[in-house]
Amino acid sequence: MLTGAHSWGSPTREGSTWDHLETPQPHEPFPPTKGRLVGKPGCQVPFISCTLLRQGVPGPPSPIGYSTTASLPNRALSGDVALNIHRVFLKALRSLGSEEQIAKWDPLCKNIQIIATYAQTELGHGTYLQGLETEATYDAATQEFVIHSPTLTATKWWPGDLGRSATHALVQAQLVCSGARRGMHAFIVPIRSLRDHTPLPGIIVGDIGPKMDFDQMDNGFLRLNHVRVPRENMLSRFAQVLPDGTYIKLGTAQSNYLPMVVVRVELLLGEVLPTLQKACVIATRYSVIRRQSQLRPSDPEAKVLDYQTQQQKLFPQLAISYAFHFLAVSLLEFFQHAYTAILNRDFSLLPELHALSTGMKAMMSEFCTQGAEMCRRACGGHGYSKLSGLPSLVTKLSASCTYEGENTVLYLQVARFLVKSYLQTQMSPGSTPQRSLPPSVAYLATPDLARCPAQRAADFLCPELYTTAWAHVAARLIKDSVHHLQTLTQSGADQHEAWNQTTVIHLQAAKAHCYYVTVKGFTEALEKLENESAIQQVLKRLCDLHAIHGILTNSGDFLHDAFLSGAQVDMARTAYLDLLRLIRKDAILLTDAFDFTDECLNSALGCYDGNVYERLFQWAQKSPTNTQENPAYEEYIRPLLQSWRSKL
Ligand SMILES: CCCCCCCCCCCCC/C=C/C(=O)SCCNC(=O)CCNC(=O)[C@H](O)C(C)(C)COP(=O)(O)OP(=O)(O)OC[C@H]1O[C@@H](n2cnc3c(N)ncnc32)[C@H](O)[C@@H]1OP(=O)(O)O
Ligand SMILES: Cc1cc2nc3c(=O)[nH]c(=O)nc-3n(C[C@H](O)[C@H](O)[C@H](O)COP(=O)(O)OP(=O)(O)OC[C@H]3O[C@@H](n4cnc5c(N)ncnc54)[C@H](O)[C@@H]3O)c2cc1C
Repeated sequence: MLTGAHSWGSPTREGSTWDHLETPQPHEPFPPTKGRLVGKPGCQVPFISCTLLRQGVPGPPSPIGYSTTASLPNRALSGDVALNIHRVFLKALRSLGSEEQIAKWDPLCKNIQIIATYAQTELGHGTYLQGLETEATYDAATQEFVIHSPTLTATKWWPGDLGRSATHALVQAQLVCSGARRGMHAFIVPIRSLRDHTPLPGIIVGDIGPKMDFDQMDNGFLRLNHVRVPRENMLSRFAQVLPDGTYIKLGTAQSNYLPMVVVRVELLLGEVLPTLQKACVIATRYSVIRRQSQLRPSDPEAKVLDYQTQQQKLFPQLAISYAFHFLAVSLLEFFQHAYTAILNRDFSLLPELHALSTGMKAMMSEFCTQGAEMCRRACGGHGYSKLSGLPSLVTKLSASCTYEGENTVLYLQVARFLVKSYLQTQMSPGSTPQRSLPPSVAYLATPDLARCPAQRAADFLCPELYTTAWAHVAARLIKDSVHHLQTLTQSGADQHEAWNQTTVIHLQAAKAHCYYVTVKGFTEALEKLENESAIQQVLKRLCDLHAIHGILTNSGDFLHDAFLSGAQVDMARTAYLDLLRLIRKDAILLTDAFDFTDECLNSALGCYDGNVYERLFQWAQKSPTNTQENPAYEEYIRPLLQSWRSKL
């Protein structure tokens, strides 16, 4: 059992032990924020900053716009989207703008002299960027671009802050110059007056209406009717239009997609992962407070976290949130290196960065959404109350499966990269050195085990064994997807139809590859920890659980070619169930380690002092329904009761 002082935001306690929740403390009621169940300014997006990780794991480099607990963020990084204005715009400006353009527009944003949004998606197209219809036609006579929405479906639709707030938009449009269409390029377009905030001439703008969540964000629509902007307003790091209309290409066909890569990486760290971590904290804390039924008839009611099935619900979510944390750290390091090169027009690392960022965005948003929903369900009825803070986390996370690239589409981008990498190993079988493959797919060139060597349950607690198992399954599924694709093309199907007819198989391979990447990332992070230290032992249990949970959940893929036998799957399950028991002892410490303040969690179930029932009851009193006269009584209830009484 581990103990450790917690650098806990509020209240700070020294020397508290992991069981601080087992004996609830007296507390002051914590009134809910007005109508919001997400963190207010100052809600830190934490790295795991408790003693658990102060030893050994290198602190992550601070990425663009991401702040660790070491420095108070100048805005809420999780949840309060109102303070996230410009974020996507600034990533795009810094990725696509020339130094001069960045020097001009960046300070205007930072000083809130303008409010800028990123307007790419249209009513008719979000995924298929080549299908975007907004046009930017260069007029050499005036050295201006004419930005126009030619059709209804060309209407920009969804950009955040566009509905009522933004004064400028970075409009992604199909560039037309020197008589040729040049693909998607970025243009800064003023859309509202800086004097009185009214829409400028040629601009029709408004809010797209109610959404599943993010009610506080004004996602908007924008139609442009031949709006003119100066030549200098086309972001020109990777392409230029000269005064006479000559087009100078400085990047690749996908250079202007770079902002999406940047935001996907930053989003994983800043928004998606902490949201699952919060759900884990709330559900785990509640599960040691909530007592329900008995383990033995003579016992007092048991803490629900002592039920194996409750551990089975929560601990895989906890384990994957740690796996994603360590993966995000390593992805970030790779991102910083690749991004610097790309800004200097060295695109050699972009394909792997694109594959990693799309795969991790898709997997993390998918698993975090599923995980937060599992945490909500694990809290029974109170988990369905908005006062738990959980429903809001779930509905916000579910949006992340769509924005910044719809997950299926992104997984298929990974699949495309895997097919190309596999074919590279087949061009000269046996002689493709590992080093010539991108590191994330090096396993495609390593000798493959035909059978798992595990002889007993404990063998599944070996990182090398389960990492190899995952590499085997991913490689097999990738090979299988290529085989099916080639069988169709060789039978006469055209390549696009063959691709479409095998996308389900490609999707499965891409997901297995992504899971392998998370397992490998976690084991590599463990190797950096002081060996056999208490912290390493605790985190290794989570790593083991993450890897084995994936094996058991996808056991068919491991049994398919007899890589695992049925008996070995039983061994894996034995190891897994024992891990649940062992992790139970450290569960509170592992969730405290995320270091969220009560304010950030904003949950009656997840507060540090564990006084759940008092908070639920007190917070409920503050519900508007209880603080206003009942409008229904006079108009409906009283007449109804009177009519019934008159009949008695
Ligand atoms: C969790 C919540 C908590 C609280 C939250 C609080 C705040 C959050 C608020 C919300 C903020 C959200 C903001 C959202 C913003 C947006 O959504 S912006 C819009 C995002 N839109 C997209 O992502 C569009 C997705 N579509 C695409 O990227 C492309 O259309 C495509 C699917 C990739 C296809 O592109 P296409 O040009 O048709 O290319 P292909 O033929 O598929 O591939 C050609 C080659 O190009 C390579 N490639 C593709 N994309 C990229 C890229 N981005 N970077 C580099 N390379 C790329 C591709 O791999 C191919 O390469 P080869 O195989 O070598 O040919
Ligand atoms: C909360 C929120 C905030 C947003 N903020 C912004 C913003 O600030 N700026 C902005 O520009 N956009 C924004 N968006 C828009 C978002 O980027 C798009 O909705 C997203 O890219 C998905 O595109 P789509 O809506 O066209 O979905 P579609 O692509 O139409 O998806 C519909 C279905 O079609 C499938 N599909 C599509 N193409 C393929 C394919 N090639 N192969 C297989 N299946 C396919 C998808 O998998 C999906 O199941 C936001 C969206 C949301 C929900």
